[in-house]
Amino acid sequence: MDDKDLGADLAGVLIPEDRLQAKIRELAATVDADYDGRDLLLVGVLKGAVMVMADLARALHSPVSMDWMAVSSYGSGTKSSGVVRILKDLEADITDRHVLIVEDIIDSGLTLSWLVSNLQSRNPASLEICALLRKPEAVQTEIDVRYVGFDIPNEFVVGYGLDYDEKYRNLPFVGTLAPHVYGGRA
Ligand SMILES: O=P(O)(O)OC[C@H]1O[C@H](OP(=O)(O)OP(=O)(O)O)[C@H](O)[C@@H]1O
Ligand code: HPA
Ligand SMILES: [Mg+2]
Repeated sequence: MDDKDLGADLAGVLIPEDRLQAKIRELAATVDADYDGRDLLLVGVLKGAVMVMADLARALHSPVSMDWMAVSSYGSGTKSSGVVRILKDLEADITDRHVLIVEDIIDSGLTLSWLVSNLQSRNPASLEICALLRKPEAVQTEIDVRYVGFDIPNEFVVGYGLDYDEKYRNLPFVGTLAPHVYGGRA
């Protein structure tokens, strides 16, 4: 995306690519140390987590398995509908497995709190969360998150997997969206 497009749609760059990548290497080192060679299943939450999942998995030194779930609560807007739908379920049976959910963002927390209770009911050996971004001012529900990349302000962000109306996911950095793009209804 060139500077002209950037200027049109984004209010600014919140987290540049080099800081994202450095944080992911840091998170991977902690995950490696914590699991210490134990068999680990990474569960990526589509679609937002594709970038963090791909980069985190490659930064890990331990061998891991990867599976995906697709859930959606935002549709095309900037507010959670609060209703989480499974669009695609896991292929793996997670009974007795060590599971690490990999998410791009905790905003209201509604998606993850639903997902945790859903996956917990399948009796994994352990269940933890790694979220690249978290908005402390927006979180509506207490969630025990083991690995967090960045706490960010309560603004709608895009890039590095995060979309607005399915766009901007391919930006290599995290930026804030200019209000004119979504009509200022954040
Ligand atoms: O904490 P919350 O308020 O629940 O918001 C976080 C969730 O919302 C986004 O997903 P979305 O439903 O937009 O699907 P997507 O990943 O396909 O964009 C994001 O990727 C998280 O999964
Ligand atoms: O700030 C956000 N940006 C994009 N998608 C999201 N889903 C929850 N919060 C956000
Ligand atoms: Mg989305």
